[in-house]
Formats: sequence, C-alpha cells, structure tokens
Amino acid sequence: MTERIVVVGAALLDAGRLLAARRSAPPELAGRWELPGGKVEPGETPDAALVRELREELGVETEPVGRVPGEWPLKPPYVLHAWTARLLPGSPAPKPLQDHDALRWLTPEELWDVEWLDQDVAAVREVAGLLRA
Ligand SMILES: Nc1nc2c([nH]c(=O)n2[C@H]2C[C@H](O)[C@@H](COP(=O)(O)OP(=O)(O)OP(=O)(O)O)O2)c(=O)[nH]1
Repeated sequence: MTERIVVVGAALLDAGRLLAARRSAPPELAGRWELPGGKVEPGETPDAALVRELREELGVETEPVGRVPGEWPLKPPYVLHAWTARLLPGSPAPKPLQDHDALRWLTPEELWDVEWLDQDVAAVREVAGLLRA
C-alpha cells in the first residue's frame, strides 16, 4: 500500500470573501497563492490539523465548517483536502507569520486575480461554487 499524507488547506471565509495566502518558500512555490494549512500529523484529525496550522501560520482562532468535496494530488505522497473554516469571534485578524509573505481577502469577483498554485486551481474552483451559493 502506498503511503498517502493529507495536506489540509483552509478555505477561510469571512463576509463572503476567501483568504488567499502567498507562499514565501520553498523557492519552487514562492510567490504563488494557496489555501493556508499544512500536513496532518500522525494521530491528528484533519480538522485539528487545520486549526493548529492556521494558529501557527496566521495567528488566528478558527472553527472548521466542512470538507470541500474532492481530493487533489500534490507531489507524492501528498494529497490536498480543503475545508471551509471561519474565524471565531474575538480572533485576531490573520497575519503572515510563517510560510507566507502576503494575504488577501478575495471577493468572488476577485478569486482569479491571484496566481494560485497549479495544484490548487481545482480546489479553488470548488470553493468558488460554495462562495456563489
Ligand atoms: N498548506 C498548503 N500546502 C500546499 C497547498 N498546495 C500545495 O501544493 N501545498 C504543498 C506545499 C507543501 O509541499 C505541502 C504542505 O506543506 P506546508 O509547508 O504548508 O505544511 P507544514 O506546515 O505541515 O510543513 P512543515 O514545514 O511542517 O514540513 O503541500 C495548499 O493549498 N496549502
């Protein structure tokens, strides 16, 4: 059986906008935009990983809402899952503390104004459908 490690990406939604984060590393991904998040650690649930990664990377307190249908291949053995999430009341505003050098809240009209990682485009398309709904 091939090992498969899930990377959880957050579709953090607030007031009908999606948070996009620009990666600062590694060099082959730097400058491209992604759904903030990271690898699910052994023994960790995906939603716990999401909350932990968003706290570490952005300094926010969040609540996962639901899994975005789909699974997208990354560099083996990684696969991307996306979850919608929201900021908890009283959470600080997101800041690019780790892994990112810029953040943008995108309205549905602005979703394609940033250069998403190629492997994130299909996931963002799914999220776009949720934003319009
Ligand atoms: N977080 C995140 N990672 C993504 C996305 N798309 C994509 O290809 N990746 C890749 C980049 C990395 O190779 C891997 C996740 O790495 P990461 O650096 O965000 O995760 P992490 O914080 O757990 O990593 P680490 O520094 O502890 O190794 O997945 C995405 O939308 N969000």
